[in-house]
Amino acid sequence: MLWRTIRSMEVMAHSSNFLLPKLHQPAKTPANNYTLVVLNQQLPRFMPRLWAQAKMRICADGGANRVFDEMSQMKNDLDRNRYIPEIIEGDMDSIRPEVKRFYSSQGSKISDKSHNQETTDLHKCISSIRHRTPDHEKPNLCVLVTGALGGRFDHEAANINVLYVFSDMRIVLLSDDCLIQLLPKTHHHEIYIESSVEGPHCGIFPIGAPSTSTTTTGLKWNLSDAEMRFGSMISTSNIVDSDKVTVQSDADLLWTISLRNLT
Ligand SMILES: Nc1ncnc2c1ncn2[C@@H]1O[C@H](COP(=O)(O)OP(=O)(O)OP(=O)(O)O)[C@@H](O)[C@H]1O
Ligand SMILES: Cc1ncc(C[n+]2csc(CCO)c2C)c(N)n1
Repeated sequence: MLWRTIRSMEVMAHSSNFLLPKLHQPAKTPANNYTLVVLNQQLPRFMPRLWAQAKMRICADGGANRVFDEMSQMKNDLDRNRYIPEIIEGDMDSIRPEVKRFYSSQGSKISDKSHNQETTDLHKCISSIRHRTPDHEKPNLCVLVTGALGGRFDHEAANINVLYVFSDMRIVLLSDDCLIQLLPKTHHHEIYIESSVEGPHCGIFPIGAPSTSTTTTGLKWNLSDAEMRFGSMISTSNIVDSDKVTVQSDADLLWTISLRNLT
């Protein structure tokens, strides 16, 4: 169950069960309904698991080099043919020519947007996913983005901005250490904690517009009708204290939680 209505505000449920081994995943949840976007940073430890269970895989420009160079080594399987992204999207200024040739020959669709220098490769990927997804599938589609955090700060800021630009989509930015997602103010939120793969450290705060009222349950330091903004109080180094965290706010918030040492 992903959606429910409480006092005229819909409840949006969240879970990181896509990080669980397949055996432990419940059927018919976002765990097995996600598109994977691979950015141009070292692949995370848990990449083989995400790759295997994704409905579709898109490499953002130089992300294709990472799959080419790192994926078969991670799997101890030198056969690159097993890891073919369905799409490679972007301005194509980072993908190496031999990588482009290889994936093209293996059937990947190469979507060359080199004429567009106004948006990032991640933005182009999300835009393309949105166009490809039929309306009735949109509410439950989840997009997992690897390599989104750590590295160059302008890239990180652009990646976080994509959460706001596409605030009606479920997008999760991932690194080896943590995940970030947007909790839109249009909903109440229930976050189901998968304690075998995530936590206990977490943070919740607005970027951009401040919040005059945020209320949470399930945290060690809960907020009660609290004001949060940069330059004043934001909730960082918090700890999850329950299997379920609830959040209500008058502003869009970022939710971030640490990831355990997964493989
Ligand atoms: N160091 C990094 N930190 C965070 N995200 C990154 C980093 N490097 C790349 N990315 C992400 O991967 C995507 C593809 O990377 P790529 O290197 O192909 O981009 P690019 O357009 O060549 O970037 P630029 O020209 O600014 O270096 C970027 O749009 C960005 O989202
Ligand atoms: C105000 C402004 N700042 C920076 C860029 C440059 N830029 C932003 S996204 C992108 C593509 C990267 O793959 C490039 C080159 C711009 N166009 N407009």
